Amino acid sequence: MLIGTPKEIKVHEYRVGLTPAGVKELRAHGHQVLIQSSAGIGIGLSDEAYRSAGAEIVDTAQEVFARAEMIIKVKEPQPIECRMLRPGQVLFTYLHLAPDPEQTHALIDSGCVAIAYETVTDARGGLPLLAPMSEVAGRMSIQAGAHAMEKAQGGNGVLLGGVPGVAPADVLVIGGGVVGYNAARIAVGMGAHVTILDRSLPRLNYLDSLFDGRLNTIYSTVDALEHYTAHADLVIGAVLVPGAAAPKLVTRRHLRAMKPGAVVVDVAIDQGGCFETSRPTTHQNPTYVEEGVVHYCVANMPGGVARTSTFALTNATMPFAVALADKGYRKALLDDPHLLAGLNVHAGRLTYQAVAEALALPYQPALEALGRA
Ligand SMILES: NC(=O)C1=CN([C@@H]2O[C@H](COP(=O)(O)OP(=O)(O)OC[C@H]3O[C@@H](n4cnc5c(N)ncnc54)[C@H](O)[C@@H]3O)[C@@H](O)[C@H]2O)C=CC1
Ligand SMILES: CC(=O)C(=O)O
Ligand SMILES: [Mg+2]
Repeated sequence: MLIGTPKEIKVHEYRVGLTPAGVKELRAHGHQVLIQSSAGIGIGLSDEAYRSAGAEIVDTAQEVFARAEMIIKVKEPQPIECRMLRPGQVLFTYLHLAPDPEQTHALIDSGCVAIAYETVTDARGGLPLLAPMSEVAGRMSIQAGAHAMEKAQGGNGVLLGGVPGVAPADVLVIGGGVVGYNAARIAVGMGAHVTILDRSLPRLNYLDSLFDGRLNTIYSTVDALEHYTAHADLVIGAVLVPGAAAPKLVTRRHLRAMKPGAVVVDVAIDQGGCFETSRPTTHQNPTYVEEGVVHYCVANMPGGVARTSTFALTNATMPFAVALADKGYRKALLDDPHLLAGLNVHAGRLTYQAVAEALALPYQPALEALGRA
């Protein structure tokens, strides 16, 4: 198969969909790879490194999209990229369609086969292609939040870990999955007083056993949300219902009851965000203030540590990329129900139910779309 990776074009996005090692792997399986010139330059992966691994370097994204049978990327295709997709072409990348009707319509109209990293599943009920970036974003959320708590950033001037004789910050993490666990781990490590809310008791049980008393685990109710947001210096939004729009758990009314200068980091912003007052921001302009509360809502947080993130992401995507290339998308999807769960759009039809529900669009089950229902 001819596989192509363009340079990412989202603001301050330096991750890249394939590393030179990934190129070498695909070449070893007999495939050809096109890489757009300077795709990896921002993280020290030179064109020469890709060339040595066996890639053909091409000058423009247009050429990558025009020639490749499968596009491997990181972020959701931007409008100019959507216009370059064609019927039958495979797109393997993050999509986050539920909060993004414009992209959804563009992918449907393109006729492409769009497989979303974030909805591919594994045998343990996890999301193996979201998890590495959730690990990164969870860890980053605390450093971003601690920075935003500084006075010069509009924050309340509280030091996360406190000092002897002065109390540490109160950190609230809403959603105790991969992002939530990693946020809690860093916040606890920095000496903050950390509470985590989740609606899954088995998950709270697991977190409690991991942290051995250094983490306050609370079952998520409206009452708990009200109480803990009002007392927090930093709130991390980390809930997920796979593929679906994030529930707006923290309302404007909750925000008005928060401390002035408190900070919210809405990691769930890529699924629309779990604070009523969230809107996506960029690494260039990451925060804004609403109701006296600093909001950090960067939708591609791992792009800020693009070198670490690229290796973490491509470690996870590579086996699936190889399966898609070796077998062709149809057989790869039919052979593996976990990869099939990633199919969001096929030949003009939306094939992921939670996305269809969020956008009130018609839906065709993935197997039916592939002619196997
Ligand atoms: N902004 C960014 O750059 C990035 C954003 N993300 C996003 O972070 C979010 C979280 O991802 P993961 O931690 O991997 O998901 P996950 O599935 O591991 O964890 C989500 C947790 O939320 C809990 N939850 C769901 N609904 C809830 C509710 N109503 N109340 C309380 N808890 C609830 C679930 O029980 C689960 O434990 C996702 O939207 C993901 O796309 C992930 C990576 C980067
Ligand atoms: C998960 C995601 O949206 C990101 O890594 O940018
Ligand atoms: Mg997005």
